[in-house]
Amino acid sequence: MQFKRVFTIVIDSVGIGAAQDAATFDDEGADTLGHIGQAWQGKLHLPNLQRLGLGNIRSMQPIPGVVAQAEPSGFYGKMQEQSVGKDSMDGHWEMMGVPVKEPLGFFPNGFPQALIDQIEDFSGRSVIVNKPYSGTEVIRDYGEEQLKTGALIVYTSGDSVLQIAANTAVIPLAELYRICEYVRSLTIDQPYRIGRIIARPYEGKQATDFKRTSDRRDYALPPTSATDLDRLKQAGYDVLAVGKINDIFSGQGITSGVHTTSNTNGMEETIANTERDFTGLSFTNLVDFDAMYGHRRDPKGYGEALMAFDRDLGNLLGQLKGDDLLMITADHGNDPGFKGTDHTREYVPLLAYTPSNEEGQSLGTRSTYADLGATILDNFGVTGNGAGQSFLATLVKEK
Ligand SMILES: O=P(O)(O)O[C@H]1O[C@H](CO)[C@@H](O)[C@H]1O
Ligand SMILES: [Mn+2]
Ligand SMILES: [Mn+2]
Repeated sequence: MQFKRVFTIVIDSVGIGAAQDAATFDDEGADTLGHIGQAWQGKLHLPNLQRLGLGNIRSMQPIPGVVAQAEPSGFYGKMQEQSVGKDSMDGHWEMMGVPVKEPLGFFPNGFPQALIDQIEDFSGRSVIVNKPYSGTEVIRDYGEEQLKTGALIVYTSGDSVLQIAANTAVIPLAELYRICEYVRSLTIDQPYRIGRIIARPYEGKQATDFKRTSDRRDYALPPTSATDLDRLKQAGYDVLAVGKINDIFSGQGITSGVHTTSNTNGMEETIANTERDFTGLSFTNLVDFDAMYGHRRDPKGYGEALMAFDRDLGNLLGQLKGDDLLMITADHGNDPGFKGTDHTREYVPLLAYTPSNEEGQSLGTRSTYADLGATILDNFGVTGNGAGQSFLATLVKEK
């Protein structure tokens, strides 16, 4: 074992430029970090990410404001996605050795009436909307109707998701979760095979003040085969989940999990894990980048959130020990400067840092996110499924 503890942070949706296959997704020209840098006109200030080598990842089109370092203290590169989709589940499962090869159910014209009927029968409530919509706009447009009638707002997006928005004043949280669990049970297999059922609770008395709460829950499909998390857990290592990681893996392969209320809270929980004596993986997802700024196409807010993360990262870096390894990456893009409101098919950044080797170098372009999980397994001497290639040897200083 080289590292006793591996901290992996997924900065949800922070892509680093259109992937090779972006055209297949109609995402040519998408560039989450680049367009945020442009919107901030060179004032995107990310000193810690920059020190680790964020500005070294691509030389052709620098991210405005982020400077390449002559001697970065971290290892840097980018990863390409192999999964057929560009949702969170595709990205996270692939990182842990299970790229999604079978396309998930996608319902751009709304869900079939037979499914809607089952939801109505089970809940005793009617279903409204049933089409692709932005989650903040759908509650603004239909929230007052929901307050009056108690109907369920069911909507989707460019991803394989069925989302249910519910004002907790008329549909209590426990009931919303129960309905989502029921819908999850109905949609695992074909003809549905929906990636995630997402509970979207919100509060407020009128269209102008409806606000979503942090009680969102994602009910993902159970992983189709053992993931690297399962392998780590089986080998007796700790797998500590922070944020929606537990939901994305349906709790499988996780030894303890905590939900979070924000990016800041996610970083607090991650820093709290540095105080724990564990051997294995601490795995964090920071979803605000995606949910609050990417889908909302808000480059200003996205940049602010990145700078706040960078400050929290400074605190985390100060806590790391010589036998700790930190890896930062993303699960897909969500370019706030791009058309539409959906995820974008992009490369994701890969940064790795250990206080025991501050002479960072390039990790190149990894051909699959699975290289990340393969590296973690390699570190702990656990055999994987061959989906990825470990880059552990590059991180370890020759003695
Ligand atoms: O518009 P909101 O409700 O934030 O939903 C977004 O969040 C989902 C999950 O990331 C995406 O598929 C997209 O629909
Ligand atoms: Mn995501
Ligand atoms: Mn999203």
